[in-house]
Amino acid sequence: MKPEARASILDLWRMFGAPKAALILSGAAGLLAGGSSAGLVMLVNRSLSGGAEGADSATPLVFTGLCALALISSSVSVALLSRIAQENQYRLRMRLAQRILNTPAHRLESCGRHRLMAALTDDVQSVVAAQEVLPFLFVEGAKIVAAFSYLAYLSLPLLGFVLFFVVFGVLSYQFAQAQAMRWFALARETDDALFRHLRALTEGYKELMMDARRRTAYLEADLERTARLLRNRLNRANVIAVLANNWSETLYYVCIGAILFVAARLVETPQATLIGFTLAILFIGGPLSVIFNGIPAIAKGVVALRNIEALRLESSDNPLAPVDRPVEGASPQTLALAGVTYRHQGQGENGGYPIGPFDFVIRPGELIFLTGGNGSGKTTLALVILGLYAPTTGEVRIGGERVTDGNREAYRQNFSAVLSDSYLFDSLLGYGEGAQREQAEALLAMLELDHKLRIDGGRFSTIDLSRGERKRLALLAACLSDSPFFLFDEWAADQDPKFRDFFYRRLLPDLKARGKTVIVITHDDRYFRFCDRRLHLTVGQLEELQPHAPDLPAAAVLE
Ligand SMILES: Nc1ncnc2c1ncn2[C@@H]1O[C@H](COP(=O)(O)OP(=O)(O)OP(=O)(O)O)[C@@H](O)[C@H]1O
Repeated sequence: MKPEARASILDLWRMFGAPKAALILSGAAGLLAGGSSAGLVMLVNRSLSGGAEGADSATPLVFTGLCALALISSSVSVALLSRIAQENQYRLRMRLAQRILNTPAHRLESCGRHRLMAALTDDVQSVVAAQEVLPFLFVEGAKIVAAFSYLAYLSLPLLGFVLFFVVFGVLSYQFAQAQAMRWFALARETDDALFRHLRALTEGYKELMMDARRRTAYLEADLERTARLLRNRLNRANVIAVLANNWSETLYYVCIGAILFVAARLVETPQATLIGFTLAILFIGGPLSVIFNGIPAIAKGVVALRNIEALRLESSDNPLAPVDRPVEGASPQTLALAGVTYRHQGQGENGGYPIGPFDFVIRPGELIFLTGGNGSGKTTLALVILGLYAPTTGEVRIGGERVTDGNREAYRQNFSAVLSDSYLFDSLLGYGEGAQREQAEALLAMLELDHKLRIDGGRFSTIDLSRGERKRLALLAACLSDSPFFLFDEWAADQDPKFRDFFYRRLLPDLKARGKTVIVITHDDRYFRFCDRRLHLTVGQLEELQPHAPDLPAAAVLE
């Protein structure tokens, strides 16, 4: 995946999310600051080389004016830039979030959560840090151009001498910087692995606390090894970058020495010109070090941008046409799968099997139970039905209309689902007002959660609940959207007998009575008889069984 990533410094500029006008204003203020500092140098040079006569009565006034101008314009430039940086970070993060939500679920799964988190945190920061440096490159570059023009005005032969050092310096610096960039890229790869281990730490701390042997192995073999590798790679990258900077700084002083002690002897040069040259070159030192210090940040930014590219996220500029959920209470339509198969990435090569082909029709208002052993493909089929996975072959049709990449987002809005690994938000997110708020209160009581939490301003007062209670809260959130289709993936697995009974005997019949189509993934064979139809999966192949039929003969289970 990585070789496709080809982002460059130009992309850093293009990706600037903040208004370009503010950036240009900041650049202009920076140029004014640079111009005033260059003016100050010229004034100092004129005063030094002309003695007392070099300065007329207006000179102190002009000097003070230039000082004030330099102070004000550089302050304006920096203040604007810091605002722009914050705005940029905010916009980049929002755009990245939009891109993630526009990207098909299977592609996000293959990226891994740790890489997405690293992109949203580290990479965004690196990109913004690099973008902050960009305007300085122009401003400081302009100062250098102004100083070189001044040098050309003072002496062309000496300028040739300086240019030789500049070309040599830039080439050697470029070489060292390329090495540093290589190590920054390797360090960034290790960063992804570190995020994965840190996730294991935050999510698996209980398992690690319970078993000292496992904990030691995790700390030593996983976390410490990766953290050490990251430290070493970053050290190497930083040392090379610093050496490159020091080298360029040394060359700079060598250049001044060469002019004073070599060139001045080879080329006849008046004292005033030599002073002017030295002052101008000393002046260039400031902008040069800003540029050289900024280059590692740009290198890191480009690496971060390449990382984001490597995730192959969809564009944020081209979100699928914004769609609303169907009108409240819309009735379900016929759902048909024809020749549908689904293959997970790497399936076949790494073992496992694609599921399907599936050919079946679900009629409006049916209560379907999807059953089958572990790993038989129930959740995968459910994700295809929900439109989160696009079929590898075959087609899904709703109300006779084919589901395509263009309308899949609209199709998904027909479903409310509680998945087995569903995420519980701490608020009702768009369902906390009016009738839905009242409905939420009623459901809270019905699910016997009202003594555990309240809903204030559309937000749950707590979600620190037991697993079964969290699932009940997820069910509440799903029921609020009043979609035509409902899908529950092993919802009752975490429930006590009372709520399991409530689910199969009350909630599902209620949804059916309201005309909803309901698909339930379940292992609860005691309740199989409550469905209209039972679709059973065995190793990715589907057959329709009688609701009452047992799964497998007991003897077969024992075998
Ligand atoms: N994200 C994934 N990437 C690659 N393969 C996967 C992925 N998710 C599932 N699989 C493969 O697909 C097979 C079917 O998985 P699925 O989750 O659909 O089974 P299931 O019937 O829902 O199982 P269970 O009853 O245990 O929940 C698994 O055995 C696994 O090999």
